[in-house]
Order: sequence, then structure tokens, then C-alpha cells
Amino acid sequence: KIKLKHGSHREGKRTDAIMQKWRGNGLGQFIHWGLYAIPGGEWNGKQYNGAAEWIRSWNEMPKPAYDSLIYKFNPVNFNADQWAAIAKDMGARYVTITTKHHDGFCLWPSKYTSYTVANSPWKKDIMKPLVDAYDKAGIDVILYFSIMDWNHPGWRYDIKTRADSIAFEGFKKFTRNQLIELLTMYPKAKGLWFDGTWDKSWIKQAKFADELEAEMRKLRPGLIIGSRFRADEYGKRHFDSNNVLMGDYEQGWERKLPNTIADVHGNDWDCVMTIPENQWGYNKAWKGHIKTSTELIEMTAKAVSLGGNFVLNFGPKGDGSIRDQEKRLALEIGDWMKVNNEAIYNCGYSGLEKQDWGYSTKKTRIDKIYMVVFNIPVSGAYRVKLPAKTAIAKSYLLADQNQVLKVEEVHTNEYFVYANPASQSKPFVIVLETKKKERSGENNYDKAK
Ligand SMILES: COc1ccc([C@@H]2N[C@@H](C)[C@@H](O)[C@H]2O)cc1
Repeated sequence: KIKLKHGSHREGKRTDAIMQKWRGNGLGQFIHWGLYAIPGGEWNGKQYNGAAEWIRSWNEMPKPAYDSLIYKFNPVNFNADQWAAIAKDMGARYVTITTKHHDGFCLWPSKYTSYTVANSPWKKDIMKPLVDAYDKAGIDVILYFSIMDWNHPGWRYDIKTRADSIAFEGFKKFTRNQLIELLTMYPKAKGLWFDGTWDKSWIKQAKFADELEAEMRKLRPGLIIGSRFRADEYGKRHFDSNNVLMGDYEQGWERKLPNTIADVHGNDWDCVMTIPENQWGYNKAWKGHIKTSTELIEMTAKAVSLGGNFVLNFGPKGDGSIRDQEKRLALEIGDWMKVNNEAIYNCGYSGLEKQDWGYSTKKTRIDKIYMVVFNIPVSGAYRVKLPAKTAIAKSYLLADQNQVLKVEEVHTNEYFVYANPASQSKPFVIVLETKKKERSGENNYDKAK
């Protein structure tokens, strides 16, 4: 092991109640909202083919033109309770909200810069009504914060000269001040989701970032901070030089999911996902493949089956309203979650071998396994292999618990569960209540039991 001063300060999963709640959330909502929602991926009648929240980096859009969008920020249709209701109806149990994206525009009235809502026509704080609305809806709030800040004069991509170094020292103080300010103004926030930490300038700040993380955790005991915040003194990110996870959960799954349990290295993690291929901020033109609710439900089940959370992104429009396609998807996912959320909330890796019909999840600390089915076998038989000494006490459809299902042990600890789902066009869940195997002879079940 390499001696590290600024590596990870904890090995293994956090076991406290706040993290256990986070771990059991299963499904979250991401909100990307800011000045970039006003142009919505378009400028002077031309479409930017990158991600809409990156339009400032487009040569076709003069930086001053972007920066003066602050004078157009007046979201007359902004309604925090409506956003929270959409998340609630979808079945999200936490939300991650952009307080400040890379452009540096602050959705809260920060004392440390003038580039905030306070100096827009809107004038009012956006974060407070959002935090309060989601909290009232029983949805935990995580604050997204971009370290990289294109608006701050002290930001540097790398530190090459003494002048860079002096400027960046000012930037570091500014960053610390804003983070302490956010934690102080919004004490209900359960965690921070950092982004914009890949440039050399920040990677070189191992000591500063380590001390800042310690200061934030002291100010807010139990605060949840992911692996993307800081690098160790050798510049290693997400995993330190001894390959130990930085922070409380892995933030490496952006627009992609792990495939097997080996990919998640026994850590907590979240996957953040866009509905189109790659748009976080509102884009007028949703080009390419727009994911369906069934695809998104499958990603949610896959994430939970591998011990993580699935966080689906919404990009509200410049006027504060949510686009119809996003509202419809949230309702469709919510309809499924209303019936099947027992297989998602407070569930995790089942330890069972992956089968073709879909993903299995296991209720934490309870002998219940959920077979979340996406591929219906023509045989009507759903194969499941259980660990030795484990038997199936009972099996039924989650959506209709009176329908006890026939189970047949076809090989030692390998069973066929027979089910005919009500609908062939929607994912459904088979529940297995397991128990210790008393004696070897117990191998056939008939429907009546
Ligand atoms: C260099 O590539 C990227 C890709 C996406 C991002 C940001 N992370 C996502 C969560 C969005 O905020 C996106 O703008 C930043 C840099």
C-alpha cells in the first residue's frame, strides 16, 4: 500500500442510517436547469450539435452573448411544487439539482459573485423553493455543484505561471465560500454531487480539496459526497493510488450502466442518465433516440440489481416549465413503480446468477427475491438458481399476490417458476420468498400449497 495523506479516508460502504437511506432510494431525478435552457441548444437559428448545457463552448455563440443571458432569466412558469410532484409521481426518492453548472450562473443568491439569480429579472432565490418543495414531497435533495466555473476570472484549466497560481488561489477561496454558503443556506440537503473536476488545475489541489471535504463533513455530519470531488496527491480520481474509492459512492456511471457486479467493486454507486442520447440541459430539438419508459424501467431495475441507484435527468425549459415528453415518461415510469416499487426500494444485489428473463433484486435483510422480468420465455418457465441450502417457500406475482405460482426444482437448487403475466407488453415482477432448505427430499411443489 502506498502511503497517502490525501487518499480515501474510508474503506468499504458507509453503514450509517443516512447512507443506508440513500442506498435504498433506487430511483432518483436529476434536474439540469440554468441559463443554457434559454437558447435550448440553438443560437441565431443554428442548432448546436453538442449537449445544450455546453452551448457556451460553441464558437458560433459569442461568450458575451451567452453571459448576458442572465438578463433574460425570468422563468414565469417556474413552479417548484410541480417539479416535485412530477418526481413524486415517478416514484423518485431523491433529486439532484444543479445549483451552478460549468457556466457559473448560480441558482441561489450567492454573496460571492454577482452572476446569480439575484441579478436577473427573476431576482428571487430558485434553490430555496426547490429544496422546500422536494422536502415537503418527502424527496431527499442532493446539490449538484460544478467546480469548473467559466464565469469566474480566477478559473484556470491548468496552473502554469505564478499569475495562474495567484488567480487560482482566489478561485479556491471562492469555491470554498460558495460550498459553505450552500450547506449553510440549505441545511436540508443530504449531499453534494460534484462535476467539472477533471482539469489539471483542480487535480493538483489534493490537500486543499481534502481539507475542504473534511470541513464540509464537519459542518454537515452525514453529508454524502461522491468519488468525483477530489483527486489524491498523485492525481488519482474516483479511486486513490491504493485503488480505494474516494468519497461515499462511485460517480463513474454517467449515461452508462455497469454490466456485472464485478464492475462496481463492492461500492455504492449511482448512474445518471439522459432521456435523449446526450442532452442534460433543455434542448428544443430532441434528436436521436429518446428512451421509452420501458427502457428506463429496465435501466432502473438493472441498476438496483447491481447495488446502485438510477437517476433520470429532466431539463426544464427557460420559462421554468417541464416539456410534455418528460412529464409523460415520468407518469409512465410512475405507473409501473406504483405497482412494483417493492422490487426497487431498499433492494440490492441478490447474488443470483443472471438469467435471460431479466434482473433479480433482493430486499435488504429480508428473505425476498424479486425477479424483474423484461424477456418473457416462450416456455413460460422462469429459471432461477438459488444458493445451496436455500429453498423457495412461496412464489407469486407482485402485481397479484393471490396468484401463487407453480415451482419445480429441475436440478439441485435450480428451479423453474411458471408464470403467465397479465400483460405481455409491460415488465412484471415474480416474488420468491425463500427459506432454509430443511432436507434434501423437499423438491417438488404443487400449486395447492
Ligand atoms: C467532458 O465531457 C463532459 C460530459 C458531461 C459533462 C457534464 N456532466 C453531466 C452530469 C452534465 O452536467 C454534463 O454537462 C461534463 C463533461
